[in-house]
Amino acid sequence: AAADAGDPAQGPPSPRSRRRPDQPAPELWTELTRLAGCSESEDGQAGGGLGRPAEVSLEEALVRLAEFLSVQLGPEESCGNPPDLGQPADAPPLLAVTSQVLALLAWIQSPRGRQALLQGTQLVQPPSPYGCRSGEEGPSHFVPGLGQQPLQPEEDQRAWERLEQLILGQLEELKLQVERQEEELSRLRLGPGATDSEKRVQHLTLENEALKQSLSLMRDLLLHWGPGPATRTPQPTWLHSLQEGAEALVELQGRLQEAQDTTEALRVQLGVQEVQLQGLQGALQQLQQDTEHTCRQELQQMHGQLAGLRARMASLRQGCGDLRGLVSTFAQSCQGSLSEAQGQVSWALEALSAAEAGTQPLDRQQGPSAECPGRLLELRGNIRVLCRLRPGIPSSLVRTEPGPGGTVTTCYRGRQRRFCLDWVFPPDASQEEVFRELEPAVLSCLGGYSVCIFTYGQTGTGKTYSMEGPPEDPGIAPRALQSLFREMGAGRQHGVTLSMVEIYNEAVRDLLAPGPPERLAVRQGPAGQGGVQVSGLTHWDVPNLETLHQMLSLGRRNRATAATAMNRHSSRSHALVTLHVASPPRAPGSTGTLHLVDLAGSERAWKAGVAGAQRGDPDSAQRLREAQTINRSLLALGGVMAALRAHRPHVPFRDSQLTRLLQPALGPGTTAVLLLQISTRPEDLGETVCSLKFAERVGQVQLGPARRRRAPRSGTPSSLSTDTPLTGTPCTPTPSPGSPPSPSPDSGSGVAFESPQGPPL
Ligand SMILES: Nc1ncnc2c1ncn2[C@@H]1O[C@H](COP(=O)(O)OP(=O)(O)OP(=O)(O)O)[C@@H](O)[C@H]1O
Repeated sequence: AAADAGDPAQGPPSPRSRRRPDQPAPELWTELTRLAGCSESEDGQAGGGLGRPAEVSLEEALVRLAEFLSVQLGPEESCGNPPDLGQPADAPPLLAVTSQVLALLAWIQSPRGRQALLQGTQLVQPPSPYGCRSGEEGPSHFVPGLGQQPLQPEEDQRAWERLEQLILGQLEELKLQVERQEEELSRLRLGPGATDSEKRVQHLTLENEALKQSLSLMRDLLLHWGPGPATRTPQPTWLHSLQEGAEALVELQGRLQEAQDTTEALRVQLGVQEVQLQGLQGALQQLQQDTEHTCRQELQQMHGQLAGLRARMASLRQGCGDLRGLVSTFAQSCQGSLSEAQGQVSWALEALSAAEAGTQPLDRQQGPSAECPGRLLELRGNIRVLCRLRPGIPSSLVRTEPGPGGTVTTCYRGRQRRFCLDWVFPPDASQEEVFRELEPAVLSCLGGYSVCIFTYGQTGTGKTYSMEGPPEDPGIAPRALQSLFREMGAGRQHGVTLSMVEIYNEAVRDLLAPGPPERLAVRQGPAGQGGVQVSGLTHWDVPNLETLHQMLSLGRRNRATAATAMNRHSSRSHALVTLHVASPPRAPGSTGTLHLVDLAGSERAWKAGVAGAQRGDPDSAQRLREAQTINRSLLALGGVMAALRAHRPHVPFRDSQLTRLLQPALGPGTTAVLLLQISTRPEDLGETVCSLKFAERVGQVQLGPARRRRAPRSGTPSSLSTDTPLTGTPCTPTPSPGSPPSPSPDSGSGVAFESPQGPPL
């Protein structure tokens, strides 16, 4: 304002030099103060304390004030409604000042006003700036001569003074009001949160200025380009609408913010729920996998149980069939026994009557037959397991309950195991006691049964001792032959044939062959006939017991033995003695078979001298090879027993020469007795347990009901089979006592005999 005022030639300020709406209020107040100072210093003193002379004329000052007020109040307030100067207390001071200044400005700018100013004291009534104020409505004190007669100079002078005082008072009041506002603003600035409040005030001020500028611009545009004053929207309505719009915008922004906050919160919640969902899905998958695994395992277990039940059912069916057969056999036996008893009674009556009549008694062979042991065997079961303990130092690791149905309890590796057997012989049991239990089975061959007695056990446990025994205390074989011959009687008419082989290193050798033992070929018998054929095997007719003993001694001498670490006279081979007993021609034709098998002992390789074999000792290497072969054949025997026990359709008899030759002795309808020899020595405990396990498995084998072997009606003396035709040529050599048996003429031409289930060894 000072710069503008310093250039008197400049005239009224152009719109370009106007103050900007965003000019700070303190500067405006400075200008206003300066103007007020100009008005007060009519005597030409400097205003506003700046020390400069007031060079601004009253007209210029009023114009600037009008501009200032126009900016501060807006056009509508400055010129829309002229203030009522008659009620200055009710109207805002700024408006009152504005109204009067504008009216004065309009009068001054008019030609009459200029003329009056030039004349100094001549006052002309100024026109109403709005042209609507009548003389009655207008303030009489402001323009005294308006619409009336010209006023007197004194009156004009008073009116001017009054007007001047009024304007100055109102300016003073305005100044005070602005000062109060400044104080309030300062207070706000110094108060708590002043910074925020100041920022807020500045922000609001700027906003207000911007809004006013926008409003002014809009108004100008409407004035220039709008339809005209008649259609112009009143500015307060614009401002009001703008404020409403701003409020609505703020409200909408608030809602938008709330919605965004809510969306963010929901997004966070969604993230948490997604994490929880993933965890639950993982747990669900784990649960599904566990359940599936468990179900699969249970299904497998159930499949296993089902298979076990099926096998058990098949076994029960088989057992049921066997039982039916047994019952049927028992009924037949009872019937046979009854008829036999009837025959015996009638024979006894006949004999009695003949004795009374003085005639010769009947032949002994016509008397009661020795079939009772066979029937007893049928009732007992066709496979039995007996156990005999070798004498030695008693051990707490092997405890026994001897006698029928006895048990052996072992304590091996901290585990106790109890084995149930048909009979347990204590270490001090005699040969006589052992044979007494076997005698019924031995004698049953006289009734046409096939009986097999074999000893099994670890090497050195007494198998050969039990089977053969020393001359002063004979074992099972000599006693069996003696018992048989005693049973047959002195005038026997049974045909007794003997053969004896050994299996040494899987080679079958004839122990009764006239020359050196040769390896014999073993072949499968003709299809449908079963059994095997042993080419070149000699069979010897045995006329009496003495010859039989000589032949047994001969065969025993021919058997391979050797001294081992475990046994000084260890049998290195399996020995099989086969006795065929054909019934006398006058009795019902039947042929019994007795197999006496002395198995080689199972042994651990290291005990048999494996260390020596490693050192290169040929004998030790031979013993090691023998031991390996023996163990392999015994293993094959275990496989055969397992297959028989499980009723498998295929029984691996061909796995070894031993099982091939034992096939007839272990076929259906045969009777078998296993004599298990065990040791009580602690160092033998492992093999003792193995032997007992094997015996336990054998005890579970079912060979079916024992059957008698009937000889064919048109059979020859050597037709030992009753079920299948024989092959080969019979031989009936009779070795002279004290001399080695001479081979039969046909023995070299592939003589082979075949029992109902295989070769009569
Ligand atoms: N009950 C017994 N009474 C007396 N001596 C016995 C008895 N059992 C075995 N012996 C003795 O034990 C030793 C070995 O016996 P034996 O030769 O019969 O054993 P093994 O089982 O046949 O051995 P391997 O399998 O090696 O032929 C022999 O000297 C034998 O006299």
